Amino acid sequence: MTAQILDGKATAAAIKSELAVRVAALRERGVTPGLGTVLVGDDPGSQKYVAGKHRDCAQVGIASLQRELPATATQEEIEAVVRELNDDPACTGYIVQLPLPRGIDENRVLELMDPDKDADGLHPTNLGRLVLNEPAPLPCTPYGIVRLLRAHGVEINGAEVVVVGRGVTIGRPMPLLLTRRSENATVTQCHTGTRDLAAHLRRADIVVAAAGVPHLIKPEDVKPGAAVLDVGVSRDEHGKIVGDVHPGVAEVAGWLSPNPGGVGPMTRAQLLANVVEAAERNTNGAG
Ligand SMILES: Nc1nc2c(c(=O)[nH]1)N[C@@H](CN(C=O)c1ccc(C(=O)N[C@@H](CCC(=O)O)C(=O)O)cc1)CN2
Repeated sequence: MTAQILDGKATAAAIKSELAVRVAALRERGVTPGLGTVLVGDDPGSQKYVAGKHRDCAQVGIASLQRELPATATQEEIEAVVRELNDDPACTGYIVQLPLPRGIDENRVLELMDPDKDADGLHPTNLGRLVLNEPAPLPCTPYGIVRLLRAHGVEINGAEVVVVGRGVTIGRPMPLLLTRRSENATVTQCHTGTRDLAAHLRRADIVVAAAGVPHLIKPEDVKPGAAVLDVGVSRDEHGKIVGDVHPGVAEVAGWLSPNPGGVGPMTRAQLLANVVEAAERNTNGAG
């Protein structure tokens, strides 16, 4: 078997086309959505992701507000930028690019954000809203994965899903999304404390691999026909992405997300969707 591709690039392009129409409608009503980004330090991966987010903004007509601080920035300096974006009416939504440099209290920074401008859906208030099933911006990578599966007709309802990883951007929120009534999956969360990862993987209809361990998911551990999403981003000595999924999985899986070209573009498209939805919500609320 050769797996079919879960094409994140094409799916994200379709989402962005639809968003461009909605942004044009907002602009006609005098509202220009603006995405802010806070980038601290000079990690080349983070720089690339943030640059991609602003390229996407330009494509759909969203304004960009870029804030950059050096790796030596203090907690107070970062928090000052967060306060500034909270107060800036041109910024309708923003993100703090993670991870922040060592020594910075990431949670304190996230908690300082205005939850109504949180375009990542990672503010504690918005994660709480997700738990309570209240309207909230949805975490970009997890919801991007749901949309990628839906776009390719992969059945989520009733599926056995294994999520590998428990980080704040993907692992933690992913099961919250997949177990909503609208998705209705049964989810097992695996992590470094899991005794027999292979046993869990072998019965999964859908695997979300977000451990950051190169080639962790081996072909012999994947159920034939399963959908496998490779979210891991490790880099080899040339800076090339090495995912969590062994290339041999393509011979066993029914569906496979390429990496790059799978989940990454969907993360970015969902970020724009969150910004547009927030601007629409505010505009409608203002009458
Ligand atoms: N505040 C946040 N920080 C981080 C998040 C997040 O959702 N919010 N997730 C990741 C990184 N990330 C988003 O910022 C991200 C990762 C990958 C891509 C992407 O488009 N990847 C391309 C490949 C790019 C390359 O060649 O390196 C792809 O997969 O095709 C976008 C965003 C951690 N931080």
